[in-house]
Amino acid sequence: MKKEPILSVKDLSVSFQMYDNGLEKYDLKVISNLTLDVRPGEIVAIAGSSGSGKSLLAHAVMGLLPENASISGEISYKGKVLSQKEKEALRGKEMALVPQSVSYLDPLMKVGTQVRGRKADKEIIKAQREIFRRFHLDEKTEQLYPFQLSGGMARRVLVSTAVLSGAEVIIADEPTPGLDLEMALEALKIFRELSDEGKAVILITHDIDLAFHIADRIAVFYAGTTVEIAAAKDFLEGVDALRHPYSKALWKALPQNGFEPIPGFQPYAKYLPKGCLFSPRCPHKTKECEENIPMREVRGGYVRCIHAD
Ligand SMILES: Nc1ncnc2c1ncn2[C@@H]1O[C@H](COP(=O)(O)OP(=O)(O)OP(=O)(O)O)[C@@H](O)[C@H]1O
Ligand code: NI
Repeated sequence: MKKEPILSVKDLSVSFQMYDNGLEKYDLKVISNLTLDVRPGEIVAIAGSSGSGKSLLAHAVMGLLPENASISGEISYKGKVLSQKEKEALRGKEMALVPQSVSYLDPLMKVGTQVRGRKADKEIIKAQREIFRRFHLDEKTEQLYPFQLSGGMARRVLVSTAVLSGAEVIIADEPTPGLDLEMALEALKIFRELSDEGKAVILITHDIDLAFHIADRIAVFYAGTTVEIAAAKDFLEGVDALRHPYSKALWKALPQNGFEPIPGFQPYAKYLPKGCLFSPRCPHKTKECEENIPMREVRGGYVRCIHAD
């Protein structure tokens, strides 16, 4: 039997209040109608180009959006819709983030204290040393301050922190850049072990090839929304198993699949097209694509395209 989602995002939209040159206020909608969930025991990878809203989704879930952001839709944890206060209360405890930027480390706190938390008992210290060992960080690392770490070390420290938090849901926002292949694979192996223990992992990555091999499901983001959510095996199988023209194009753009570039650009949030956000680049575009396009089920996956079959 399929488990219920532990985290579920429904119809999420995020806008920023911005000011034009003339100091005129306007709303910049950067995420629209985004829907996604993750179940215990599962890794869901989020793939999508730069600016497609991956980090903002992570920040919305963790209650980390800046002051000028407004948010609509629902983010639920264990079936309960979360308020901002509840997100803050769960953050770092039930839900942990591996942030995209290493600047999230506290510059004034030694690495060891930071990773273990202030009230570390013997168990936690043991677990921390074990994960440091796996990440080739020697014991001296505990005594260092963040500025004394290399980029790759800082990244491994951030992953260790999230893992040691014991959180039920981990969102890892690009956890592998700066890591050599061995360490990147170790990080992914650790995420797989966590999910096998029953935790839920959302893995945000540019490296879709990597995502295909480690994740159970893949969500493809485009211009601030989900265009396809499907089993990772469909992405391994190739274009015919996929549903959305953008997912198919991403697949064909991989080096091993011909390196075929996708013509055109992802639209900027201020100038989104009407209806299907991919339509200006889509070879199958028809008049109907200018309507609002909901996600729908096709061949066991979900797609936001009226032409998919
Ligand atoms: N504080 C902000 N104010 C205004 N716009 C913002 C703000 N933060 C992010 N954006 C915009 O929201 C969009 C999505 O940003 P986000 O950081 O989620 O992208 P991403 O998919 O994580 O990209 P990358 O792969 O480069 O990390 C971008 O167009 C970005 O410019
Ligand atoms: Ni990002």
